[in-house]
Amino acid sequence: MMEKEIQLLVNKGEMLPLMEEFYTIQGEGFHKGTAAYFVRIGGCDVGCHWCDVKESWNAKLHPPTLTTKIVENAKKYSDTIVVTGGEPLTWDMTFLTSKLKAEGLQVHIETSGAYELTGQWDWICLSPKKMKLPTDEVYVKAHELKMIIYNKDDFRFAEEQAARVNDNCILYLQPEWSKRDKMIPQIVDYVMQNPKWKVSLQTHKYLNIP
Ligand SMILES: C[S@@+](CC[C@H](N)C(=O)[O-])C[C@H]1O[C@@H](n2cnc3c(N)ncnc32)[C@H](O)[C@@H]1O
Ligand SMILES: Nc1nc2[nH]cc(C(=O)O)c2c(=O)[nH]1
Ligand code: SF4
Ligand SMILES: [Mg+2]
Repeated sequence: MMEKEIQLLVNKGEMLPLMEEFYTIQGEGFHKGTAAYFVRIGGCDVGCHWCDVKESWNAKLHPPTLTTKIVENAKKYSDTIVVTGGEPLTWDMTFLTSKLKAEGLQVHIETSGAYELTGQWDWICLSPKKMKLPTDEVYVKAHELKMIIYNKDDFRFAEEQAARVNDNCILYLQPEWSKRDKMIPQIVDYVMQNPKWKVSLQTHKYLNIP
């Protein structure tokens, strides 16, 4: 396909820069412990210094892949598809999610919420970042808020973000992986003092699975 043709399809969400896909157990948040097929789409310019998938940032390193092909493959593995990245909302998610829903699949997203919320989602995990705050719409629609705790100021930021989400949104504090030994005791104390919050761990890293 010609460069220009690919660009047009990417703009419509009919092709996406696919980094990797894998069948695993959702490790984090509300659905932790549940088998799901992960689709990781490249491209993110939010720039979290502790990001655990920096290889995803440069979209050019990930081959533009036909969205219909992604769906045909994903449906073979699981009834639950988690779309992550990179930042999936860098791209128009309308086409991908309409195809996944047409196959009767449960469609979840992991997002910073920094860009326009596109697509039809059964579950939105919103993980706001200080550098690029979420859009107004995603606070209203999020099913869970998952705040990453790297240092003390992140508790303040977590409360600020919790004040913006809808009343049904489930609130999680998740230790940043490299700071887990330092921050887990503080998170435990914080959750006991402020029980509207729950603890989320990256359980897949303890299980040694993707
Ligand atoms: C890699 S991000 C991709 C999706 C989207 N860009 C986002 O940030 O929500 C997936 C999840 O991992 C979290 N995460 C990334 N790096 C992490 C780290 N070092 N420790 C703990 N959680 C991390 C993010 O906050 C997000 O909830
Ligand atoms: N098992 C597993 N669970 C996850 N939950 C969110 C992840 C992500 O990177 O978006 C992730 C991941 O990379 N692996
Ligand atoms: S928004 Fe997500 S993918 Fe982008 S740098 Fe932050 S954690 Fe990594
Ligand atoms: Mg991950």
